[in-house]
Amino acid sequence: MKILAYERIEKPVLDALKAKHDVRFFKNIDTSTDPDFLNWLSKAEGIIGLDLTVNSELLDKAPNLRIVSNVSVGYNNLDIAALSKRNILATNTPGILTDTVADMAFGLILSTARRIPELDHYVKAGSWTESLTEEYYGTDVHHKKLGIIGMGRIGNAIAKRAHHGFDMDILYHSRTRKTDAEEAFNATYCSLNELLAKADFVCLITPLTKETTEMIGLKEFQQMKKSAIFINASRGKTIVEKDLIEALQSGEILAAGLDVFEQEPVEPNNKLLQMPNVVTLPHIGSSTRETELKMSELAAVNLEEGLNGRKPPNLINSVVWDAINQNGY
Ligand SMILES: NC(=O)c1ccc[n+]([C@@H]2O[C@H](COP(=O)([O-])OP(=O)(O)OC[C@H]3O[C@@H](n4cnc5c(N)ncnc54)[C@H](O)[C@@H]3O)[C@@H](O)[C@H]2O)c1
Repeated sequence: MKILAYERIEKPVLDALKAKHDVRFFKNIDTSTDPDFLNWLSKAEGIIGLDLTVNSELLDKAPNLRIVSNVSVGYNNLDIAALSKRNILATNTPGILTDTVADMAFGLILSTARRIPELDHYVKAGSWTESLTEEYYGTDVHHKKLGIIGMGRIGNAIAKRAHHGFDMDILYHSRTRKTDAEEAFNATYCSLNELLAKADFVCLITPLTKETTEMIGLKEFQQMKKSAIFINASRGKTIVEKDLIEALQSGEILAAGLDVFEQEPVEPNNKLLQMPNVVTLPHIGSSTRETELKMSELAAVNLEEGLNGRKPPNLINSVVWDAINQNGY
């Protein structure tokens, strides 16, 4: 079968797919003009990859497509309505990256609060020549209030670390109440306004949807404590980035830890990159060697299952499955 593979997919998985199928791998190309890509797209039955924007325009050029297998849990790059309209299956890779992303989010909490990257530079620059004064002190993490916006799989894993490892009080805001998290981590459900006003750390880990786009802007930053540390591990567009810059510049909040940006890769002149109280990562939440491999493997299973007429384990648009089973491909 003809497969279009798009960055990012791990090499052993790509090689295994190539052994079974007719696969072309694309990276760093303009997907609206590259002739090889467009030619392959016109024949492909399956797409596997991470960063490809799949919308109606692209689907118009893919008449044979039956499945799009995303190598990530977030699928804001896929227009699910457009895929479903054409009876094309869409899959993602939930679960296997949960602990890895939660570790990273906690890394951002610790490194912003304890100013680890900033002080690392200080030591390596040879500036540590005398006993330190309070201008270099950090903020405690343990026994503080952690506010989690989006208490899903990753939100729960962050709460687990915070509750059991750091004796933190957990507040959360989510679309629905999560009584499991309340029982397991003594978490308290509250409105977004209450969470913003009370949390010492505000951690955003929702999917990017119409409802969550720009959900945190200047008004929300102004509601936070002046000592609050804001962590974004979700997607860059869940916040208004210029408002975050303003909030940090005017002292509305203390610091921020960011794995995601409005534009990725981040522009070198982005003001956030000049701020010592901002810890940045290159959208690397799930990117450990182990987890990236597992994600590619799971995405390949989803792809194979779909192409072979079996229900993929991580199907997003089950309406397509129902339609296929009623009418056939
Ligand atoms: N930084 C990274 O590298 C990285 C890696 C993996 C996932 N993510 C992001 O994390 C997201 C969450 O992943 P997950 O596996 O925990 O997903 P999940 O579906 O298990 O959890 C998402 C939670 O967000 C809540 N939510 C959705 N819309 C909301 C809203 N408007 N207001 C409040 N809460 C809302 C849902 O109720 C759910 O509890 C992904 O969609 C992705 O965007 C980032």
